[in-house]
Amino acid sequence: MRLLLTGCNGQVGFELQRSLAPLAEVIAVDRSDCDLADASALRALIQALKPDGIINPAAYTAVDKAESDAALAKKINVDAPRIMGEEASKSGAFVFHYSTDYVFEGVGEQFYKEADETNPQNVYGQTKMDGEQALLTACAQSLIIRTSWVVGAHGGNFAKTMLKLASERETLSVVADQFGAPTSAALLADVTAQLVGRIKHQGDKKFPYGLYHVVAAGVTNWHEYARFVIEEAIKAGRPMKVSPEMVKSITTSDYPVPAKRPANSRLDTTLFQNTFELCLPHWKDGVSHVLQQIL
Ligand SMILES: NC(=O)C1=CN([C@@H]2O[C@H](COP(=O)(O)OP(=O)(O)OC[C@H]3O[C@@H](n4cnc5c(N)ncnc54)[C@H](OP(=O)(O)O)[C@@H]3O)[C@@H](O)[C@H]2O)C=CC1
Ligand SMILES: Cc1cn([C@H]2C[C@H](O)[C@@H](COP(=O)(O)OP(=O)(O)O[C@H]3O[C@@H](C)C(=O)[C@@H](O)[C@H]3O)O2)c(=O)[nH]c1=O
Repeated sequence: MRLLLTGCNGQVGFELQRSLAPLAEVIAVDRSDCDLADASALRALIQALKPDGIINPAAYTAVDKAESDAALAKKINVDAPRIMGEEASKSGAFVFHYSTDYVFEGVGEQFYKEADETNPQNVYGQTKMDGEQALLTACAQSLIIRTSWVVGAHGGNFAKTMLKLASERETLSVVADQFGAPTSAALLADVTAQLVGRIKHQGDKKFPYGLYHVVAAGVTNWHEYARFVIEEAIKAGRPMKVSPEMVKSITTSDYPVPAKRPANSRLDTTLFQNTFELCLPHWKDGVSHVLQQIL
């Protein structure tokens, strides 16, 4: 099996290089190999490589920057997955793609199911929602993993930002009214490899393609998450100026940023767990593992 892997230096892409290696010949590309904003270069790459599958963790993920850079975010988050789907359909290949909790409005306290109405509140979320639709329309053999709050040892994320700020500053304030589940890049990569393995060994004719929520178990908020990260760092002997108790709990309105974030990012993973008979670990397990690697 030959796979084209995009975004190989991102959080999820980096872990996918590890998890997919035993299964397939993986042609891993980053921005220097193919700029996903260049539609014809992307088509040419897929046509030249003729992969059996395309795994696309590459995305425009700078949530605030996207507010003033919508055209580029659209090219990468909407047009690129559509092109991948179109090219894959022509050759009978499959596409794995990743999306976000930010497709939802995020009101209430319910766990969102896959079929629930989307209503993104920012440009990034809008482009990711449009990208889901574009890919599902273009390619019947596509699988989309909707996830949240990704954390990995390789690449940038909230946990790393907290480690940096808590070691440099005297005070730290973090919002406590946005709820979700930190999900490790390694978990997403391992889940992806499990599913690709099933396609490889059982064939893809009966494979249940579609859109699934995949997040770690449990729910937290950014404030509690920040405190957990700092607590683990102190346990590992890392000097921190801000202790967990010192992290101030604030509300969304106390932390003005260009892009509005959803208050409720709880995703229901029942469909994924029942369809694939796989269990998802608690978010603290994944975050602890990432922190062990970083620290
Ligand atoms: N991060 C998160 O918290 C969440 C992420 N997701 C989704 O999961 C997926 C993986 O996210 P994650 O690994 O965290 O993302 P990262 O931001 O860590 O990585 C994204 C990758 O995409 C690449 N990329 C961006 N623009 C281009 C371009 N024009 N051409 C080629 N490559 C490009 C980046 O390359 P470069 O390094 O050169 O910029 C980077 O390697 C994405 O689809 C994202 O939307 C979903 C929920 C939460
Ligand atoms: C750095 C910082 C952030 N915050 C708040 C801002 C925001 O509401 C929340 C998270 O901040 P960030 O900007 O790091 O996270 P953000 O980039 O919004 O993270 C999102 O990324 C995209 C790609 C996704 O798909 C989402 O699932 C989600 O992970 O924490 C504070 O309250 N204090 C701080 O010091």
